[in-house]
Amino acid sequence: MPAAMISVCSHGSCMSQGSAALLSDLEDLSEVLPLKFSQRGCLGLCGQGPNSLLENMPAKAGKPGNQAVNRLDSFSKVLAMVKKFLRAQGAEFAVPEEVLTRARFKSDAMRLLSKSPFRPQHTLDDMQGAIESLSKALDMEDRLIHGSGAITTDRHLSRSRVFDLLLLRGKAWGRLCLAKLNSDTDVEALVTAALHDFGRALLEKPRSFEALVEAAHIYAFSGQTTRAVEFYEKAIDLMKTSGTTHESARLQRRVERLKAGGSIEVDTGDGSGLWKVEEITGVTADTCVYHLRLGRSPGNPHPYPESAWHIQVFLGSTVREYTPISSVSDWEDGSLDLLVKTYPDGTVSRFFGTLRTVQEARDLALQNYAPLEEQNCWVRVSAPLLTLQLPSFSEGGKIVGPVEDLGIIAGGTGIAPALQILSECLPGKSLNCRAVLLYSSRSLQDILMLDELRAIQEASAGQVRVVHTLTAVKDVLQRLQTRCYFSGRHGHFLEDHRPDPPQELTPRVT
Ligand SMILES: Cc1cc2nc3c(=O)[nH]c(=O)nc-3n(C[C@H](O)[C@H](O)[C@H](O)COP(=O)(O)OP(=O)(O)OC[C@H]3O[C@@H](n4cnc5c(N)ncnc54)[C@H](O)[C@@H]3O)c2cc1C
Repeated sequence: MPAAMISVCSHGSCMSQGSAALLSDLEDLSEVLPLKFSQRGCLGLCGQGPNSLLENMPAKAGKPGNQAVNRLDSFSKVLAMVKKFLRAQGAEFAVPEEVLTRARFKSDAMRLLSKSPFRPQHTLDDMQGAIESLSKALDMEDRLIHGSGAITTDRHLSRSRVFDLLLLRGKAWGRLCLAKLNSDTDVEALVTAALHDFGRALLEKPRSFEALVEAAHIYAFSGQTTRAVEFYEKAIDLMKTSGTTHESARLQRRVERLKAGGSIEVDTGDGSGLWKVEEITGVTADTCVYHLRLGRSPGNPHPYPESAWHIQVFLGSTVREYTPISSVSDWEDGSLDLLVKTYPDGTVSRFFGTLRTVQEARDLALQNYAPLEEQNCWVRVSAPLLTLQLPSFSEGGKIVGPVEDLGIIAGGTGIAPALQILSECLPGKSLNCRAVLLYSSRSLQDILMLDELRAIQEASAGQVRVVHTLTAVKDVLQRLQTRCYFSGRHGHFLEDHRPDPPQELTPRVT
């Protein structure tokens, strides 16, 4: 029969909720108790973590079974779980008080350090609590190393614990100085304290790239670029020899940026480069407007002020086109709004779904030390590109306009180019013509940019008409009630809503 044991979820969500502290408790308790534990993958209870599974627990009748235990977010809950585990096996929970205190000092601090999300005042309190706990833990370890404690520990193990505790306390000092970065407080003393702990940790383990990287973060945040680069480069060398290539490539990019002077906001003049996500507005379940901003206006004027235009978005070597729903003058002011539908299996649109606003990213930067430049709040776009020449259409290189009547058929996010063109149909704008838009959506909830369409209609003095169809609304009465008379049969639209034919030209439907 397989032995009973405690397996701890070490997956992303549980890790961020404190499963490292839970593992630390089990490790400390297993020194004096008959505990078997291991790490495991996701238990499917994300959001209720840290989670663990008591595996092969003896049952009074029947087969041994597994029992999930969740929300193990405090030392006392871990003790309760351990007692339950031991009781089921007829074992006794007998732990010297000093072992409990030693375990608690460390894991309490780890729990405070893993708390998210970052909020300055909470962080100040949490980090002060963590530093207090870790200082007591370090004093205790010192006593144990010098043989004046009740616990007899392996001297080597205790030195390794000193390293862990110093690393944790250095991180807590670091967090504290990040939390105070925007206040008037002098952070210099906090920077010194953090660097002192990382320095001591490196004396314990000179080849620890984790300690080197943590120290480098603090140097970088406190503006000591040369020292930061030196520490990052040492860490990168050590990572390369240990095969941690992914992380070393990320740090290498950071080093290059530090050497280049910092910011990644590039104004190439034509608006191509990285734009930051200022805001994200949800429109439907799978579609959002991403409000992008450039630090300042692009140097050049917009190349296609009177035409339909789009930009390309680059994700690695993948390129996709998007039509801004914001105007040419917005672009010239350094502002670009993209309406993007996320396909769960789409390459670029799924990347949009993972974006953060710059404010969220700033909070994250304070929480995870990675500077804003490395947060997921940037979109690399091209300069504007021509989609369609306005105000006249050309055929075989010959201009066949001006346009008098325009029919547009759009579905889903295809409303983006339709909006651009319709806004040019308004009196006084470049097209200034009659226009009818057939806009096909699945259901009422899926109609995008309804307010904007209504605003255009209102401003057009009858020149622009918008007709909606709902393809997933089957019930005729409901369709009538919602004033949608077509069910995806666009032929009807062409018959009933064909724009009035111009005097001399063949009507053109795009
Ligand atoms: C001029 C222009 C303007 C545009 N404007 C917008 C806009 O404003 N807003 C907007 O949301 N989109 C717009 N698009 C569409 C946009 O460029 C992308 O095509 C869209 O976001 C999907 O890209 P993706 O990388 O997420 O998906 P992709 O990875 O390209 O996949 C899209 C879908 O196709 C499927 N697929 C991919 N490859 C295959 C294959 N080999 N066989 C079968 N199925 C496959 C995927 O599973 C997925 O469902 C525009 C396109 C153009 C050309």
